[in-house]
Order: sequence, then C-alpha cells, then structure tokens
Amino acid sequence: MKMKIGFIGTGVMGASMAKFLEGELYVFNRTKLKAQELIEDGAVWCENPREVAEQAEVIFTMLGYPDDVRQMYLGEDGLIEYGRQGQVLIDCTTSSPELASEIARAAEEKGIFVLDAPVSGGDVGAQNGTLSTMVGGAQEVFYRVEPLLQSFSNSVSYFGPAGSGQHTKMANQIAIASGMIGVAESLYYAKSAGLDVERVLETISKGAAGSWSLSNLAPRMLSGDFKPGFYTHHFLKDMKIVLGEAEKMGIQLPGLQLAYELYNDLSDEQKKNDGTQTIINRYI
Ligand SMILES: NC(=O)C1=CN([C@@H]2O[C@H](COP(=O)(O)OP(=O)(O)OC[C@H]3O[C@@H](n4cnc5c(N)ncnc54)[C@H](OP(=O)(O)O)[C@@H]3O)[C@@H](O)[C@H]2O)C=CC1
Ligand SMILES: O=C(CO)[C@H](O)[C@H](O)COP(=O)(O)O
Repeated sequence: MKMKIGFIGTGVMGASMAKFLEGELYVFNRTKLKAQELIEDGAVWCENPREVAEQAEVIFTMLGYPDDVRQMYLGEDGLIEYGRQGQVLIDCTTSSPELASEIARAAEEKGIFVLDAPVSGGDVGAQNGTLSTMVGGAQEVFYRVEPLLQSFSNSVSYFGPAGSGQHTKMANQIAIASGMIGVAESLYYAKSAGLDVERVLETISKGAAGSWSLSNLAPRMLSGDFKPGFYTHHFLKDMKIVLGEAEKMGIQLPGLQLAYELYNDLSDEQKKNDGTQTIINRYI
C-alpha cells in the first residue's frame, strides 16, 4: 500500500520537492494556484492543514518564516492539534532552532514526532532533487523517514536533537552571505577594470573561487534576471535568525553583520520581489 504523505507549502522549493515523493500525496498551500501542477500530477488538494493532518502519516512543511511555522504547528487548528500518535511531521522551512525545540516538546506530549530538516541547494537543487538536507530530532524517527528525505536530496545528514538541523542551516547561510557579497564585488571589479566579465566568470568558476553562488547566481546577475530562486526577504530573515542566535551564544560575526546591512540597504521592492542576486544592483 502506498504511504500517505502530506506536503504543506508549495512555493518555489516545496512544489519541486514534493514531486520527488513517492506515495499518495495530500497538498495544501495558502495560494492554491501554486499547488496546481502537483494536483494535475495526481496530488489530492486539501482545504486546510487539518485535512492534511487527518489523511497523512508523514507531513512535510516548507513555509516562509518562523511565524508561519509557529502558526502551522502550534496555532489554533494547527498540525499538533489535529495530529495523531505516531505521525511524523518534518519541517523543511529555514526557521529558528529554538522554535524547532519548542515544537518538538509540544508534539511529544501528544506522541507526535517532529524533525527539523532544512535544505540547501537552492531552487535548482529542489528542481533536480539534489538538495543537501540537515536534520535535527529523535534519531530513530530520522531513520524511519530517511528514505523520504533521500528522494529529494543527494545528501541527508543527521546532527542531533531538535533544532540541530536549523543550526546547521544557519552555518550554511553564514558561509553563503559573505560569499554573495564576494561574488557581486568580484563582477563589479572585473567590469570596472574593463575586462570581459562573462569570460572572467567562466574562468574563475573553474578555479578556487568556484561556488554554487558563482555558478548559479552570477550568470543571473549578468543577464539582469532577478526572478527569485531565493527571495531576498527570506535571506534577510535567515541572517536575522543567525545574528540572534550568535548574540545568545555570546559570539560576534562581523562578516555576516556587514552582509546583513548591505542586503538590508536594498529597496523595499528589491527585498520583497527579487532573488538574492539583486545585490549586484547595489554596485552596477
Ligand atoms: N528558494 C531557495 O533557494 C531556498 C529557500 N529556503 C527556505 O525555504 C523556505 C521556503 O522558501 P521558498 O519556497 O523559496 O519560499 P516561497 O515563499 O516560494 O514558499 C513558501 C510557501 O509557503 C506558503 N505558506 C506560508 N505560510 C503558509 C500557511 N500558513 N499555510 C499555507 N501555506 C503557507 C506560501 O504560500 P503563498 O503561496 O500564499 O505565499 C508559499 O507558497 C524559506 O524558509 C526559505 O528561506 C531554503 C533553501 C533554498
Ligand atoms: O540566493 C542564494 C544565496 O544568496 C541561494 O540561492 C540560496 O542561499 C540557496 O542556497 P541554500 O539552498 O543553501 O539556501
């Protein structure tokens, strides 16, 4: 018998990730249109999270902000309220580690299992099923659902108790943040020096400067394609979570702080609608 799998949050990432899950799929998203392709491929549309919770054995969420996650899990009519014993809930949203622990505690009281399983690899990784997935929560639950996580990932790693997946994703975002500033400033410098920027990009991508951001986002910067793979407002959300966590740990991250300020200086329009490659507009 096919496993009944729920997927809530079918935006840029979720709509692609859900396609790789094998089973009977139950989907819900705030804007139904964004689940249309999945529905056409056979997924069952649910009118609310309650319907998903009543049907599915395992439920994935891929939402925007920690507040969305809080509402979805802990709010009235949320997944914990309607969930049942033995059910597994997996939050792939990039969210707060502390909230992940809070949700896991609330779920435990009802015999529901929760994992935090944020992903890296961008829109391209989601489309190709090659994400890197980082997991926190009970290890035996992780083992149970690992094959599902593998279906949209090329790497799945377990890190420890609830919140550990989110902490790992924060480490990922720290590495990406300064890298994005480096990518934009590299192109700006090459252009200012009168070089053929496309060739510079092609050449340095093959050397030690090579990175996911350089290969995937620098070409979008050069072609003026600012369509979101990764929304700038989500990147700012992530950097804010990291800065909050760093403060709690009593550590300073001046590189990340600078990246946050440079991104935060972008226009409201750019923050709301553009992908993170829009940082190039600060320079060129
Ligand atoms: N894009 C990327 O490259 C990556 C993004 N991430 C992270 O993954 C998460 C999702 O990103 P992405 O897919 O790009 O963002 P999107 O905004 O495209 O997707 C989020 C989806 O969640 C839906 N949603 C939010 N709250 C609710 C709710 N209460 N009920 C139902 N649906 C809800 C939104 O609905 P609606 O359609 O109405 O807005 C939207 O479709 C973010 O936390 C992001 O930081 C992680 C790795 C890479
Ligand atoms: O826009 C980006 C960086 O500025 C990346 O698309 C984004 O960070 C995707 O990487 P990840 O999947 O690791 O979050």
